[in-house]
Amino acid sequence: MQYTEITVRYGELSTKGKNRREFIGRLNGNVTKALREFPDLRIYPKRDRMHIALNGTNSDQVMAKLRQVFGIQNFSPSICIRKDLATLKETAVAMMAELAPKIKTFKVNTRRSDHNFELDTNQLNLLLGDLILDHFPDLEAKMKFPDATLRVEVRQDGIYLSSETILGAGGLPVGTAGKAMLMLSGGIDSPVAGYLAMKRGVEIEMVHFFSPPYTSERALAKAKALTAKLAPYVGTIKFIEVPFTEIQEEVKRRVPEGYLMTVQRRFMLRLAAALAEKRQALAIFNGESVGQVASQTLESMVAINDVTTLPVIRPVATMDKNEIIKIAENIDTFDLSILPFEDCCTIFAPPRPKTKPRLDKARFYEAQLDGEALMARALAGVKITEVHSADDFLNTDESTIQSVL
Ligand SMILES: Nc1ncnc2c1ncn2[C@@H]1O[C@H](COP(=O)(O)OP(=O)(O)OP(=O)(O)O)[C@@H](O)[C@H]1O
Repeated sequence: MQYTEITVRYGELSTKGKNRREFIGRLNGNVTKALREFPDLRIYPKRDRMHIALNGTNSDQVMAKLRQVFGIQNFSPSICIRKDLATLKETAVAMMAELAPKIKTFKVNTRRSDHNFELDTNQLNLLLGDLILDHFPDLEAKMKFPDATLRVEVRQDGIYLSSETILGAGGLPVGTAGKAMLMLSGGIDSPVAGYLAMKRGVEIEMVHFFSPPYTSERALAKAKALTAKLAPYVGTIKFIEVPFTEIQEEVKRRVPEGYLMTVQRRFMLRLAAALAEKRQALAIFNGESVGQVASQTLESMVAINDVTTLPVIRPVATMDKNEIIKIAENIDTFDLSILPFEDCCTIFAPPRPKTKPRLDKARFYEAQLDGEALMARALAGVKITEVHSADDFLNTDESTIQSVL
């Protein structure tokens, strides 16, 4: 079917009262960015919907991109026709012909903003319902929970017909909840945390710590590739790489083994907080899950969280690993996350980290280091790049992934 328009219905934002206008404006911007490769589209919000006039663009390609935009509850590809009964009947039958083999029950749902049209909504529902039953005698009309609904909208500029309602990504438009830093490792959990942050409308910038020569360029590329996987939800994401070698070496040299990890993590969080302040971000997100590993006990969180007053949000804190993996698979980050490239934390991980570190001890050991100077040098070495969804950092075709697994 050659569709002419996609009608987009908003998600939660419809209920947000006075923020509505800002939300709709932001969603409009995000949809425009997500669809920027299709120059012929015309995107315009009108009342409680957004309309995307296709002007000949392939609807399947547009819908595949649209599925990833947060703030959309659902959308329907539709056809706009002249306001003429014969054309209406012909199009309704053609649309149902595509659906009929897949369904048993249907209903017709008409809305009318042009009140001068020759038939009202009831008359149109009856006319089209009877017509469909005549053409497809195996179908049955059903008002509650039909398999399919033929939606007909009589507007001023034409009649719009649609028969499919496709679920959107839900959530809130990215950017409406402000900006935050996401601490992105190369693992499974932090990309999932980033996805969940964006789903709640938070714009994220990635902060990644790397430690050459202990970690390779490939480990860095993997973190960037993970960022590229999340970019379609927003267009582009800033990737901030922070050199961490000197801090890790210094910590290893001066801090007792049991506290190596706690003190390293304190530096990471402090650096993320410094970057947040510099870049006007309001919070830090990470991929910690309560009790998953030694650094993620509540005691550990107390000893690490101490370095900042910014909110540290842990979207996967209460999830089981299997639940996190399920999301990672859905957002297609899992295969990348399990590539066995070394991470700066694993290399400097002590064999027996304290699972219940004490805050006073962590502070004491850390005070043995010249933290300010170490932080300043790490921040001076920061490099920021803009990552797009099409960027390929690892040459990640299936065969490459398979060959390193
Ligand atoms: N090299 C790094 N750069 C940035 N953030 C990091 C780095 N290493 C760890 N983190 C942050 O600390 C969190 C906990 O890391 P840790 O290695 O303990 O756990 P993990 O369960 O392996 O998490 P992940 O699967 O996200 O790597 C990560 O989710 C991430 O937010």
